[in-house]
Amino acid sequence: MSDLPGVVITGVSGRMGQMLVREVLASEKLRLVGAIERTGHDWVGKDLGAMMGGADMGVTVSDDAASAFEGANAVIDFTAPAATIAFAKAAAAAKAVHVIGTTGFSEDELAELSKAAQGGVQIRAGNMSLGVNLLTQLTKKVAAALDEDWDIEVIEAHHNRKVDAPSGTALMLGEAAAEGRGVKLADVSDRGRDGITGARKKGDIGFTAIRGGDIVGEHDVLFAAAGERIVLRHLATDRGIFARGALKAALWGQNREPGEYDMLDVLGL
Ligand SMILES: NC(=O)c1ccc[n+]([C@@H]2O[C@H](COP(=O)([O-])OP(=O)(O)OC[C@H]3O[C@@H](n4cnc5c(N)ncnc54)[C@H](O)[C@@H]3O)[C@@H](O)[C@H]2O)c1
Ligand SMILES: O=C(O)C1=N[C@H](C(=O)O)CCC1
Repeated sequence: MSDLPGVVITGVSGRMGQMLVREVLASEKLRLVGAIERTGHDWVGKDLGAMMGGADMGVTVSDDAASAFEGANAVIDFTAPAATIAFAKAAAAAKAVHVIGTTGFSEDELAELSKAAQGGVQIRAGNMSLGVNLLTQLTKKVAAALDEDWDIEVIEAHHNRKVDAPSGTALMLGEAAAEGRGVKLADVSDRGRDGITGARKKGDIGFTAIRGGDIVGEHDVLFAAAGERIVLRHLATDRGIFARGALKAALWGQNREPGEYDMLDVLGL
């Protein structure tokens, strides 16, 4: 039992944090060795089990990431961009695989993550589910087969607590469509239409974000031409799919060379 790779989960009180705790406890391949929350959070200093409404687990929630990561084999991190950058440096220093589910990074923040990955194994994906990662490959293929007479739109829907848009998944799908077309997403991305926008520019890839209720995550890639449409769709109904993908990544990353990896590497897609 104690030979199993030890995992620290950051943001343990969050929607994904609690789901990850449950999945690690149910896993026969990983064990939970630490739990991190932000300084000042109610859960810090308390037993994780009690905070999750059950019996004590013997894992105290901490706000000291550097100490918690020491001796751990992996850190699974679904928090917020600034927190993830700090965790990336601490995980690399501790030689722990850093699995990053956090979304909403700026270009500068992504550059900071790349720097940290020079010293450690980092696996990052805006969506850790098998279905979405497979959908990126299908999107790339369809985009490569169709010309610019087919307008590409990525439409996503999430719960009303989500803070970033477009979603990390929408950006993955947009990147895949752009790659299939042989263009750079930054050159063709069309976000946040409002007012007199003018007609749609041929070749653009558009993004629309819906926020409401408790939607776990829904993504359509729409290919629209004169007289016909193709829609590629992924519907998530259970956050367990993201958590189980993250656990798979934590195991896959053991004994890899330092560097940046994604779920296509983990899943062999
Ligand atoms: N890649 C994927 O498959 C995937 C799936 C779901 C969510 N996400 C992303 O994961 C992130 C979290 O989503 P969520 O719905 O769980 O959000 P959430 O708000 O429920 O949870 C985030 C948690 O992180 C904690 N946190 C913030 N800053 C911290 C810090 N400095 N130190 C420690 N903890 C800190 C918060 O206190 C909170 O508990 C978002 O970026 C979301 O888009 C990714
Ligand atoms: O709930 C969220 O937040 C999600 N974030 C990821 C994204 O931004 O695509 C994955 C789906 C759920």
